[in-house]
Amino acid sequence: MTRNVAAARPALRPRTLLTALAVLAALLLPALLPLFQVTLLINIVIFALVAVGLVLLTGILGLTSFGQAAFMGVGAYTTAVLTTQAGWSPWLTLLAGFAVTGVIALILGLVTLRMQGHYLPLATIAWGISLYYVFGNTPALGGFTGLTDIPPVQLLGLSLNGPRPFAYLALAALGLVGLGAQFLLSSRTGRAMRALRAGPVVAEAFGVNPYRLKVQVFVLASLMASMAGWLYAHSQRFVNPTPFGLQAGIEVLFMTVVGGPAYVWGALLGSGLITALREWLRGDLPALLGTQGNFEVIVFGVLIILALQFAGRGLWPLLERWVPHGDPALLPEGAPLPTREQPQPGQPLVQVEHAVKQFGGLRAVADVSFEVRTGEIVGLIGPNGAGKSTMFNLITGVNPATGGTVTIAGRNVTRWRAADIHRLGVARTFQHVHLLPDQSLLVNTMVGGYARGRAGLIASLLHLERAEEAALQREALRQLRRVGLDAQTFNLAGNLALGQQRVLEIARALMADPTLLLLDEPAAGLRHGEKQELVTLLRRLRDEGVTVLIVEHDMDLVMNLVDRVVVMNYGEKLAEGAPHEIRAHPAVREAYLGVDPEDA
Ligand SMILES: Nc1ncnc2c1ncn2[C@@H]1O[C@H](COP(=O)(O)OP(=O)(O)OP(=O)(O)O)[C@@H](O)[C@H]1O
Repeated sequence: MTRNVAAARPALRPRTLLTALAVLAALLLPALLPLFQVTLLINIVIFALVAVGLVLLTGILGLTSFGQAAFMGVGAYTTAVLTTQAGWSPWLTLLAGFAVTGVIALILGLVTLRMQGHYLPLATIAWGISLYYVFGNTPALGGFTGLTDIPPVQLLGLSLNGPRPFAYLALAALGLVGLGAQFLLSSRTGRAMRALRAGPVVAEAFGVNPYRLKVQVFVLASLMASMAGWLYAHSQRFVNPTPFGLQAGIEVLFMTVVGGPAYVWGALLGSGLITALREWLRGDLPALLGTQGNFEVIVFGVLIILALQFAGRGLWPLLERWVPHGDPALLPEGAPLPTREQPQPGQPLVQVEHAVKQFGGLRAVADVSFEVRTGEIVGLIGPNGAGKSTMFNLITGVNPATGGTVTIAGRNVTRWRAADIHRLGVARTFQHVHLLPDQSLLVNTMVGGYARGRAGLIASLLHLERAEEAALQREALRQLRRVGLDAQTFNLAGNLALGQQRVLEIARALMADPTLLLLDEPAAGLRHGEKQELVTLLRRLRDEGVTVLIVEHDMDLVMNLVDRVVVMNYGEKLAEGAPHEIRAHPAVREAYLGVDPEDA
């Protein structure tokens, strides 16, 4: 359904009402539930805190960790040791726990987060097991028996030594952490996290440093687990290694997956279901079966397989379906984003000199040289496999050249990272569309403005980046209007036709305020009228000073649009010149199998 931005209404009422009900439940439940259930509630909340970290790490960023319970253990043991053996206040040991966990996570993250594929989960298993045995084999930590007599937390002169007052502390912690996580996900950093999940190439193309972001989120998730460990230690008043072992790490991952790995409050749902179910099965299954044993583990296994089979995105989205939702409210308009000064027309902007790209024995680009001057639209054409996309990757830093040089705006960028090249004003679209299909057009467009923002992880968590966010929103709306997609601002990108998704990629690239725009087959999948609109847009961009390098198979469109054409074939430059020269070029005709390019 198409909706209009002008009709965007303020925050939806049903959600506000549900939030109020959740707060009311949090206020009433600890006072009204029987004591046993209040204890259960505390455990649910504690594991939900760990699971929120996993939502960020696994659900959003795509990094699977089996080791979060170990970080919980670091927080728990830090407070246990410092309160019982050094007499520190629990509030101080909470910070100490953050410091110790943060340092351990930073070191582990720096070492392991460069790993790809299944190596990372394996590494998390390794440290999950290691830390468990560190806890169990260190005499100062009480060995496998653990440490007892951990003092209760004091708050405003009150001792929170019963489950009821402690439940309020745990709920308040979860409320704050959950809110922070939601703020983060709706921020510049959150969009970068989602983009990274969609593919590091996209994230880097818009200025994100993937490794740094991964380490930051990893440490953040470990701090959430550390806070959970602190709460655990002061609610149980003793610690031993069992709750922080590999099995606990796997269980928290189950909670996250069952609740909905990409949903902050799915963490609470997953923790609630699994913790409550475990208690119930532990109590009633042996009685039902008439024999003792850990039967709940078997039932869990079956339930998780069923949940994955029938609710792949977890249970939270199934609940959300029942909540009516409208368009999100836009932030109040503020100061616009500063814009880049475009270089003088006619100056050399891109200089490719003797570029070579070798993939094993294949020369995808073989000694190609050409130039793009500011204010030009240059077409890069050639048959399939000619090396056009590879050339784009050399210019944008996705793949470094094997030989030769690439100079942009006078800087030799041959060995630069994609994120740094982007900051020179280079933005691109992709041959295979890389969008966030479950996010709105607005959010997708805003991904392109990453390098125009400054707010980091902490400002995002605390919601201190609203002025910048408002400016990014307005700019994204402007770009959506520019490409003619503004009527669908709040629709999901995944619902667009493929041709329109390509246009959305152009809006995302324009969001970066580029000097050089690289378009990889932008007209593929567009209807005739839409192609005309694309040509009009690109001409307008050129008039505004944007330089365009376009790879396109639609010869009519290319020949009518561009100022110059570079033709590639088998990795080599076959010809270069004005469209009419290229049309008449014999080698080009031959490369296109004897067909006149105009008819190709
Ligand atoms: N990462 C890679 N590893 C190995 N070979 C690659 C890689 N990327 C591209 N190639 C190869 O390099 C050659 C040029 O590919 P490229 O995608 O650049 O061509 P293209 O001109 O963009 O083709 P198309 O129009 O079909 O997209 C092809 O033979 C391709 O298989």
